[in-house]
Amino acid sequence: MSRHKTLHFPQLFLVLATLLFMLTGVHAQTRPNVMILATGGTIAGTGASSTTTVGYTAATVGVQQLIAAVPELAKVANVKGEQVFQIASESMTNEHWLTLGKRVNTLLAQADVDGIVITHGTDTLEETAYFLDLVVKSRKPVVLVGAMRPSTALSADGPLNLYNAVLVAGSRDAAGKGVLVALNDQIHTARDVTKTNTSTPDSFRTPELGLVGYIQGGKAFFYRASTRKHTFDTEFDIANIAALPQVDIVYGYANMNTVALDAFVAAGAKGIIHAGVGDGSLAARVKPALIAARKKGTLIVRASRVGQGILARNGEANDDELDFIAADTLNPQKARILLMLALTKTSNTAEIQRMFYTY
Ligand SMILES: NC(=O)C[C@H](N)C(=O)O
Repeated sequence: MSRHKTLHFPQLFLVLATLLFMLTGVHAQTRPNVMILATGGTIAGTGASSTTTVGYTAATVGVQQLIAAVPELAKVANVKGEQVFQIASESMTNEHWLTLGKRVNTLLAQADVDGIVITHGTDTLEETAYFLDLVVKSRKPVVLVGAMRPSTALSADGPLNLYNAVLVAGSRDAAGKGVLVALNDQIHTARDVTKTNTSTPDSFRTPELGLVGYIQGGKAFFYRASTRKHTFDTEFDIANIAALPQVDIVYGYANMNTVALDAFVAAGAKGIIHAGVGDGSLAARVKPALIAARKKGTLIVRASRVGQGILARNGEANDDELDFIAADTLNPQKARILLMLALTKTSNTAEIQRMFYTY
């Protein structure tokens, strides 16, 4: 009788099955648990043909289909999908933001969630990202991702963007860096990224201050981090907020008048962002209307339509005397978000100016 006891099939099967379970089980435990929250956008869009890259329909593909289109996701993370909304992001509202922000905080408080990816339209992606940067109460990675081409297009950018976003959300190096935006193999901060092109895949840039990292070869590489407060460090809390204060933006241009400004104030805007020309300059015929609005209790933030550089307090206007707030380097659409959240805590201009120098 051979000294080696031969294994009969049932025992052999049991040994192999146990080994397989151990390998996949252990491996699954080492893979991060990443939630994918889908909101719509072009990443979920479909076009009439493979060459349709404009004039397609956004927000038609569901989250499970987005995940199924990238089977490689299963190799880098344990992903689960949740369809929070299904909209083109030009239709994003404050109510959507509050729902999304509360859902993100609930999920991140769970021990079995290591990071979150949010698929989103690119039109307002930078705004949702910054809103979350100010209200998420966690160090865990939150990564927003979109696409400039619909899922049906030749060289659709969505699938690889989604794969990369999940890599970043599952990366320990991404923790504590605030809400991030990952498209086109690049990683940007929510505070400083902006959409710079109407249609090309390299649309998301961080002018002057620069991106914070890359995704290459299935790994996230970071080179810098924001110096401003965010997420775990935020003083803003939306847990018990049902609605955000109304803040509107007036756009500066040659021959500007006060029709829009007056209408916003009459409609009860609690704050106005003046997206001025240059360094936030105030046209002679608009300045009195801004002063009058301030006297009625509307907060006024001087921002710039230029998109880069510091908007200096007491530069093109005497903010101390006018009791206005300077937007620092925030673009008008992000200044609006910070002012809305600031108004949930205070209407004191000095306090709000501190917030603009903090976040
Ligand atoms: N590329 C895109 O996602 C554009 C689309 N209009 C959106 O923002 O939903």
